[in-house]
Amino acid sequence: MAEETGVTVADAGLADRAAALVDKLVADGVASRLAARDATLWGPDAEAEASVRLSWTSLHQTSRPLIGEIEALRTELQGEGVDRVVLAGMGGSSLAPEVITSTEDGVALTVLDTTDPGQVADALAGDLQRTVLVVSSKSGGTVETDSHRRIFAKAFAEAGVDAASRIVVVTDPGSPLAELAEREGYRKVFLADPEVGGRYSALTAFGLVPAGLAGADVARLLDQAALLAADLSTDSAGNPALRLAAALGAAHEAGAEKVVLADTGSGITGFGDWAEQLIAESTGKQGTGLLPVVVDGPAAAGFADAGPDATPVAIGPANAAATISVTGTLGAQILLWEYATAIVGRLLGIDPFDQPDVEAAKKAARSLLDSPDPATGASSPSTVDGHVEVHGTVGASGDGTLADVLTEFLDTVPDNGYLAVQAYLDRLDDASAALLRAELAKRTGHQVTFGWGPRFLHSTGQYHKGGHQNGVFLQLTGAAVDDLEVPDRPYTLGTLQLAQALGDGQVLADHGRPVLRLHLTDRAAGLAELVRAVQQVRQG
Ligand SMILES: O=P(O)(O)OC[C@H]1O[C@](O)(CO)[C@@H](O)[C@@H]1O
Repeated sequence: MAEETGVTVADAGLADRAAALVDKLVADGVASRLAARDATLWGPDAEAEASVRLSWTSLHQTSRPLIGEIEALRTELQGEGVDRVVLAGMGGSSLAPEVITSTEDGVALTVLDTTDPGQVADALAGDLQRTVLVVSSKSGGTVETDSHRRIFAKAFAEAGVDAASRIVVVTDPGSPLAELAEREGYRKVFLADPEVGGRYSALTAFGLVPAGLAGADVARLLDQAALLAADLSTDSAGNPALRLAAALGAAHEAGAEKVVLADTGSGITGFGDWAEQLIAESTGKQGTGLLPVVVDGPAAAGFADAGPDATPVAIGPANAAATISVTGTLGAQILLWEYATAIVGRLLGIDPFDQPDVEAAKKAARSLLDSPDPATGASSPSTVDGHVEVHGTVGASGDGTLADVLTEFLDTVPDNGYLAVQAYLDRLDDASAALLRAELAKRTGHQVTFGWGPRFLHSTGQYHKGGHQNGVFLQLTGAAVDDLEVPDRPYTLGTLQLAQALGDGQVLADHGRPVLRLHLTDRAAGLAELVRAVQQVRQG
């Protein structure tokens, strides 16, 4: 793993413009003020929120006491033969533990950040006698996480396992989940620091508890962050957070509003997925922001051939195709990107700690679920080609073969706009859907992001509604073969999943964005047909 933390800007013009911005940030004392939790850095409108969102700058110190508590619980559970950890959590409550555990050899964590019935059923099919479920939710009210808790509690009971002894909760003090855990007598409740927002919570109990219970070395993670903390809080031109923020801000000023992230050998697995939420939810609002586009590597479409609307950024050693590269250990990269993103917020003139447009999609899904027949939100298909139903809303007539429909739809992507593929599918069993990203980027020449629904709703979802309004949205939904009841709720997981897709599609359409939904009546066959149709798309 690249140990040395550094930010390199390869483009001389960008480096010059960034250096001027760094000088200004140094003169304004931004780094030291941020470390000292100065809530005035983002202007009067953001001050109230910022005043209760800045504790993350000192987590490398304040989270230390957690280490012993996590270790004690892990030892206790192992003594009882419980060594399989399943995490229910969305966005900031799951992305950090996923990258932390994936990066460490031999550490397994099953992450549930989906409403796909098949994916949840697969997690349930593991050995429940050896399973502990960590339920993580800052607000304590996230519908996906609550559904997982209900489903697992029932399954534990049916397997003859005392559910309360196998549920560990991470939440904020006073949340409805904290109260419920107390009423139900759950195994342990870790109360997180409420003055840290979800996407800045990697080094709080939200990142450390699930990762540590699964066996990751979370003390080392804090050490890695601690090694860099002093540099990040220093008002100096060498501060890597100031350099990264300034480079991203200068690139944005020049029209590069997308940040294409590729791993170039950082030794970290899946950092882009974590950074994606941090960048998109923090900056994508008020019609501005940075859109993170996570790609498979520096050879992927959209990276080396990025146009003037995008900056290719290497996570790891410098690469000929990268304009910016960022090196460092996982703990260092986490703290560095948190500082840099908060500072980009200042450069863009927005509040990096709120997510004003996320609620709209949740509300639309809720109102569909409350209707007598949630599926009524689904239109009838305008056409059916093989195992793919076409549901066009805005921007495409939805007529002809699948390839015709796609050709017409992809033509709606504006110059310097982007396409977002949003797959409300099983990210393990339907993993091949992710291949569509590169194929579509190659054929259209546009930046293409790929997100699993509903997971992306807690990440890039904010940007799509609040950021630069030049996105075009391709939703994929699929038949739920074996649906799962959500205990004591009037909906199944499959209904919830569809309501989330329809609700978000409606909100995007209300923003005037083109949305096309393709429903796979047979997932495997439909995906294969879709790939073939994409290959037949006529290039404009
Ligand atoms: O931890 P919670 O409250 O369940 O929220 C999960 C995620 O949902 C969001 O609030 C967005 O919907 C994120 O900011 C957050 O990380």
